[in-house]
Amino acid sequence: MFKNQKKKIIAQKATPESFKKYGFVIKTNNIVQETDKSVTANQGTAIKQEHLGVISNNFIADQESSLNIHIFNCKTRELSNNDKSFHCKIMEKHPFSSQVFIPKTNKYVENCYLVIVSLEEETDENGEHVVEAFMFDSDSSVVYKAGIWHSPMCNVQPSKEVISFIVLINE
Ligand SMILES: NC(=O)N[C@@H](O)C(=O)O
Repeated sequence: MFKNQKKKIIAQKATPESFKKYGFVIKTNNIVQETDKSVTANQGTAIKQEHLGVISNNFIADQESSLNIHIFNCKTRELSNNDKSFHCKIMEKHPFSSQVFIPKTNKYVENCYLVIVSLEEETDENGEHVVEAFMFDSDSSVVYKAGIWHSPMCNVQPSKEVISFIVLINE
């Protein structure tokens, strides 16, 4: 899988539509205005945005698993000086669970972290696996569907500050 693929990939902006075959993009600061179609909660004191994503648990019945909460404090990744590219050397996947990364930064950062993904079965005309790259802002969380190949999290924010991600995964 991914042997010696040297293709340079231009990252695209992550949106729920552009990312949907790999998982979900959940923007966490778009405080919606109340409309007649809003779903309210908490005795009308909250507007609920429903079903923005799913955390699937594909462990078989006799495999004990739990939905665990971790924090990944991600340091920034080295980017090449000339074209600010990132050399992805590792891809991983979680066959039995979605994985959610919810970033916490001190302020809004555009193009904050890089997500590199691939479907197990998608190859191009040369038989190479199709790999796509997505740029996420700091107000967006990423949900990887179970079985999606992805690079370990890439914090690429210019300030080089660590980003703490709350991570949810069944394991
Ligand atoms: N995605 C990422 O950064 N790492 C996780 O997949 C992990 O479980 O290490």
